[in-house]
Amino acid sequence: MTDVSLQTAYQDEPQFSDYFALLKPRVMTLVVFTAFVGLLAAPGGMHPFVAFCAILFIAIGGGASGALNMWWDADIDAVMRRTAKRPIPSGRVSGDEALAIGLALSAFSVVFLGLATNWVAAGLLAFTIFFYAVIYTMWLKRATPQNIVIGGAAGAFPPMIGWAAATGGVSIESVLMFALIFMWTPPHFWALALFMRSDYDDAGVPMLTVTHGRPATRRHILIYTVLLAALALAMGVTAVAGPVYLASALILNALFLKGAVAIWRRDEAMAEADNYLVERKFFKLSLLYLFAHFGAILADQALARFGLTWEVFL
Ligand code: HEM
Ligand SMILES: CC(C)=CCC/C(C)=C/CC/C(C)=C/COP(=O)(O)OP(=O)(O)O
Repeated sequence: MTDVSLQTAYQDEPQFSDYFALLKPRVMTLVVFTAFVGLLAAPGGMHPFVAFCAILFIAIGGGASGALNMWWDADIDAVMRRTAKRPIPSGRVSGDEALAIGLALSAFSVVFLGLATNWVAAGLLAFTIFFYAVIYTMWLKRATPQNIVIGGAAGAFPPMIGWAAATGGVSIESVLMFALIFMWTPPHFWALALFMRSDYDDAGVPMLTVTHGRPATRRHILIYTVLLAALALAMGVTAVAGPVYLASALILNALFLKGAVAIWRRDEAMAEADNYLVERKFFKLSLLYLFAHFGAILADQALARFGLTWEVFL
């Protein structure tokens, strides 16, 4: 064996980090955080250890759904620049291994969440995994440009799972948190689809940029951002929110709307001239946007424990 082939053989050996990457850990940070907020915002106390276990099992379930997504999507991941180095297309982990890991962790996370908390939460987790892996990944993603609008529901369930883990049920507050993520997902993703340029064309995935073109995608980002801002601000006067939420929502939605208008006003020539700077910034802002809205809900819950609800300030 030459030095080069030795090096290649070494590089092809799967590392722990390859198996970890199957769980889409970076995306799951926000999923886990929103589940955590759902759990903490729910009424009634929960033993901190049980709460910790619930979040851990939700994180494992989310990761499992990521592994199932990577197993099914290995063919298109291999074609797209952004995803070509993932563990399966790069040959470091086999599809069969990813499938086995995804199925085993799915079953483990659902059963243990049920045992640690209740079966409503476990049922919601199972449904979310099913929705992401089967409804979104296996069906919608390759079938319709509405893939992420409908499929976005999968990513919106985690706060409802957290809430159900704490209460055993569903409520208007947890449905509002679901709605916030649901409306946020299209602008979050379409901004990325704009600056990923030809990736989805190459892979033949019917994203809005491919089927309806970039100007239509820019318009859609603006429309969804307006709807999202209306919802986010309306939530400011409900039981889930308080003064911190209201103040942050005003600032964040103004910034997000400004970004969406800027995207809508641009054409491809302008975007290419600055390498999609505005679209990239908007995508980054989308992550801060969701993180900060849920962080604000958490802050208001903490204040409410001291009797400081937003009515006190009026
Ligand atoms: C169908 C719905 C969604 C689609 C199609 C989508 C798509 C994407 C894509 C393609 C990326 C780039 C990821 C990468 O290359 O690793 C990304 C990044 C990200 N997404 Fe989403 N997303 C969706 C929903 C969500 C949801 C619901 C959350 C969390 C609540 C989320 C959180 C994130 C985060 C935190 C990142 C940044 C990861 C990093 O730092 O690299 N996404 N999203
Ligand atoms: C608790 C639980 C089960 C949570 C699941 C959360 C969930 C559905 C998150 C979706 C986030 C996501 C990365 C979508 C990516 O779309 P894609 O898969 O098309 O992106 P890709 O091109 O990067 O693979």
